Amino acid sequence: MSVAVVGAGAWGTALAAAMARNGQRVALWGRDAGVVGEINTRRRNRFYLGDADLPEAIDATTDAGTALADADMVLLAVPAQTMRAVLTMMVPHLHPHMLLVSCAKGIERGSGALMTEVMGRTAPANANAVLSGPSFAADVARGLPTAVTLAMSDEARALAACRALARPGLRLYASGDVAGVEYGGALKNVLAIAAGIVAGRGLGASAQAALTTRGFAEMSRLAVALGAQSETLAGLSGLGDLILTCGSDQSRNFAHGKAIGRGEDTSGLKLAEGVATAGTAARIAGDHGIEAPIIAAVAAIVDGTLDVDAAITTLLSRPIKPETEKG
Ligand SMILES: NC(=O)C1=CN([C@@H]2O[C@H](COP(=O)(O)OP(=O)(O)OC[C@H]3O[C@@H](n4cnc5c(N)ncnc54)[C@H](O)[C@@H]3O)[C@@H](O)[C@H]2O)C=CC1
Ligand SMILES: O=C(CO)COP(=O)(O)O
Repeated sequence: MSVAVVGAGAWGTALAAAMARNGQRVALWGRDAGVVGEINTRRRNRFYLGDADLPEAIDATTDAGTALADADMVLLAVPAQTMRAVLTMMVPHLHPHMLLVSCAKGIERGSGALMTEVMGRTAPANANAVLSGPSFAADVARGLPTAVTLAMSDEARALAACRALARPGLRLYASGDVAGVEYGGALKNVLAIAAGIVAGRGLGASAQAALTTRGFAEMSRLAVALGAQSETLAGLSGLGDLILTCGSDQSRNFAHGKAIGRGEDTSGLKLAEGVATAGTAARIAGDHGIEAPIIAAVAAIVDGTLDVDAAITTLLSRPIKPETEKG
């Protein structure tokens, strides 16, 4: 199985490194000639991954045709809001046998589409999958171990894809619950912003644990209403990634929330996918009559229509109700 990676940012480069560490050649497409040149010559991607050493077997290129020429699997690791545009650019170079794997975590603004839906509409001749789970790019790039989930509606095919992509430090579990894996990955980013706000405001470790737990209830409730299985949300792409990102400064979404909580300017910060997903997730929850107060609060805060203290007061003064209530 020949693997190509699209997106030479933190995650795409880390995935290419994981795939190429055994000496297997991996093509990596990036739009920035400087980044591509640095990967090929210095075996580094300093802007995104600092001093992590990258394997010799990565062949980075800015040419989509070259990157995809021999690919059986294409891992798409670009921001969710650019997935449609990037894939549209790739379509002339795709062949029907290629499996497209979204490695992005987000919901498309406006359309509310999941990445697999964007892929299905943009490249309908190709089968697609989603890969998601607790996996900081910096860890994966260094070969530190983790486990993630790969979902396809055809679970037997997902299992075959997992076997093809698994590496000693990267364990993959197969799932047939595409929506569950996608919503887990996308919604945890919004909740990590909320957890970061709690940390930045200095509300304490107890508040952070309470927020994360209620966030998990909220993410599960919404995803299940949208067709996901609750077991999936309790898995790597839901709870697993929520635990990782709601408690670590390494998370850009958490760091973004922390800056908001401290009243700092967020404009120069790295990509935080939850910013773009929050509003759409809140709207989808509203459309389905699902209570999602934390997601709604994050959406309003990042939109600038609610200040942090008012959000905290509102969340803490919600009516008392049974913990396991569904609504
Ligand atoms: N960084 C991480 O630890 C992980 C990230 N992800 C997900 O992977 C996705 C990508 O994230 P990162 O690689 O971390 O982001 P990043 O900001 O490090 O890199 C994004 C890459 O996409 C490229 N890009 C941005 N806009 C583009 C456009 N319009 N056309 C073509 N290329 C474009 C950038 O040049 C850059 O190479 C996100 O959805 C993120 O949630 C998933 C797991 C881990
Ligand atoms: O998704 C991630 C780890 O699994 C990365 O999280 P951040 O995008 O918040 O850095």
